[in-house]
Amino acid sequence: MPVAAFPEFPTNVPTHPLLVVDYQLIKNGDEKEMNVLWKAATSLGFWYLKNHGAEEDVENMFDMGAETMNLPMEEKMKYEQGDEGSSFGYKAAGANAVDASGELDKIEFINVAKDDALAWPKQARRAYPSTVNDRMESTIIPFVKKSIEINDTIMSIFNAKLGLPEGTLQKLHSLDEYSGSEARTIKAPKNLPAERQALGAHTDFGSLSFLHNRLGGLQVLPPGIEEWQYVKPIPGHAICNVGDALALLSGGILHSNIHRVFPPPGAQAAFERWSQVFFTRPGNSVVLRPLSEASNMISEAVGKLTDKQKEALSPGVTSYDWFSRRIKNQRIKNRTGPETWQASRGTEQGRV
Ligand SMILES: O=C(O)CCC(=O)C(=O)O
Ligand SMILES: [Fe+2]
Repeated sequence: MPVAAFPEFPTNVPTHPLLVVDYQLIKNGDEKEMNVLWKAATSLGFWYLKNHGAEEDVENMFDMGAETMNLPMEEKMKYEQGDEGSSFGYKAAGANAVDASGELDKIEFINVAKDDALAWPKQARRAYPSTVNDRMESTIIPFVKKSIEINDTIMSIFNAKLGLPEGTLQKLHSLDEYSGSEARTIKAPKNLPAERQALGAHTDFGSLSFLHNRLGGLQVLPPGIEEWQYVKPIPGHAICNVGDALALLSGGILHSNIHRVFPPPGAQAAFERWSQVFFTRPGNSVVLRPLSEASNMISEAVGKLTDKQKEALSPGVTSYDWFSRRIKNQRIKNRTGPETWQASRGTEQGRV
């Protein structure tokens, strides 16, 4: 895709600075850099990641996304994710609620399961449009593999910092088990009403998200702050964040923060907004609760919590059930009232 000359991110909107982590340094075990990562993951739960080497793969994914979104709607709808809580496939704009009132979302996306990318040319979870199949080898598999490698590196650092026996988190995210891990390519149309959410406030469902933005629009509500703030896209810097599964497994030490997407601010609003994500999620059978028996740090952290907080961190359901419940109850077709939005919530702790 030719890189359009986008207008600058405006200077007159509130932004939240993120810590910057150098992937090459953490990969090589640089103590200081691993401490920066740990600080980010245990405070806001978001950080920039530079030197990750996935830029070209991301550009190719945007091309795949454009080819897919340009298909006739009738063709895309053959691959729609459905209302049963499965995430893989196509999601049309307006299929999800963005809040308790049932206002509709404005984005369309295509989700490709890591299980399908890794099983290719066999089908593991579902079928996809021809534009996905045609780019599986050249584009999707390389992006998925690189993202897995990056998230695995980050996960092994968390494993050590949490004092877990070696390989504990990696085993819970084994490639051998089917999971909700997926690549997502998102398109928001240009010139959306500035005051309307494109994607509703949420915490991510899984463990780690590896996100790439060209235009602004992503906002976070940092702990202890009551004002939503933009995360400014920086060229070559991915935006990474912790999701609910790692927050639960770590007894709340790792933080899964609420975020949402608005149309790009200022002059950027006149452009389509594309984002590319890879979500790493635990194996379907993994039960979500703090790994207290495996780590003193986690058991001590849990020991300091109130009973209510403890209960919230131990839903005791599998990753599969957690994930399907959240997706299913966002779907507008399943909405009966504000309670459906409530039923879609994760670790947001009542902030939205
Ligand atoms: O488009 C973005 O910047 C964020 C997307 C996101 O939060 C999500 O898909 O979970
Ligand atoms: Fe998200």
